[in-house]
Amino acid sequence: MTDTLTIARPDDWHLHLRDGAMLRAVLPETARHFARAIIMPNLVPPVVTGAQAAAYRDRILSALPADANFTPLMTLYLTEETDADDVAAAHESGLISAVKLYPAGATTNSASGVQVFDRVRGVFERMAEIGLPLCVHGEVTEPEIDIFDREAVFIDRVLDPIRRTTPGLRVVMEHITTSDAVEYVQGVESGLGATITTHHLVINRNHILVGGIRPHYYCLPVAKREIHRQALVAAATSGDARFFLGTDSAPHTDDNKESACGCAGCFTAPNTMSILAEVFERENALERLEGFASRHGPTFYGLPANTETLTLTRGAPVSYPSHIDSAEGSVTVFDPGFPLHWRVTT
Ligand SMILES: NC(=O)N[C@@H](CC(=O)O)C(=O)O
Ligand SMILES: [Zn+2]
Ligand SMILES: [Zn+2]
Repeated sequence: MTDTLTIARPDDWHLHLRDGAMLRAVLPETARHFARAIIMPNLVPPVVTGAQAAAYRDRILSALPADANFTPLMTLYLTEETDADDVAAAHESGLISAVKLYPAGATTNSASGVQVFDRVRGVFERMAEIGLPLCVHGEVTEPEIDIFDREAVFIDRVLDPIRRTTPGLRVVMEHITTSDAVEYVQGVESGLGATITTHHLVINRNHILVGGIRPHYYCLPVAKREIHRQALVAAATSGDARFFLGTDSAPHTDDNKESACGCAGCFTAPNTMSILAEVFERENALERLEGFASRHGPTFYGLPANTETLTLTRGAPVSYPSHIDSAEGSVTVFDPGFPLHWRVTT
């Protein structure tokens, strides 16, 4: 059996770093293994303008450990007031790598998101012209739509119409959770990709609800039935370049998770690479982990893959911390529920 695996250093194409004390606590966990990450802009207040993205990038860079080798790839949070010229200037200067669409009310800190998609059509058209990707939280928010159906309904009612009215717009469907999304992406030749999280490759909705409610498995989009998890594993391990890693590592303090109204988000930055190796090994697809974690994302974003490498070694089960501490409170690390044998060694 293979017991070492060396891959190009991975990138995380969907990451929440937060700000202040939480940023300082979680950033080293990502910078340890990942060379670059697409930084989600859903701060309070959100990162809406180029000037705000520049200031946030500076805060991230100053929170980096001295020996870190990590580049944050910034995004802007799309609102109905977003100025297409500001977006284009931020792209032109190399400051931003994408714009993020949150349907208003869909997820954590999405209140300033978009309500009427037609109002941002001008920004989409400009993005299509300049080749700037749109990252999408793909869930509808209508109260009558069942939460387990919100991704599939979003594809039909929102995503497909946006792509048809703005041909040439490059789109990443973030953190997909359904076979519907897998099939939709597979049906599009180019210009559409999808990120898949670590946790959605591991949990289905039973993990959240059976035997007691498990707030640390609650995230959005919520995990679906087992058949959907299997479709995600098949897509991630298939070698299809349209699918790539976006961990959606989303730290919340334990107080905010273990609550009568707990926040959505799984914190997977510390053990993601060990979990992924385990998942890919089970599928006899270890040789495809590099594509998923290190090559397909750069290809979609038009960037070179990293030249540095990361080595994983198989051995006795790895221990990793169950929590990390921040000045805001402790944050629980995602527990995959099975032992992890792959350790990042260099
Ligand atoms: N995924 C989550 O459950 N939470 C994310 C927001 C998001 O990515 O939707 C967060 O910011 O906490
Ligand atoms: Zn999201
Ligand atoms: Zn996210």
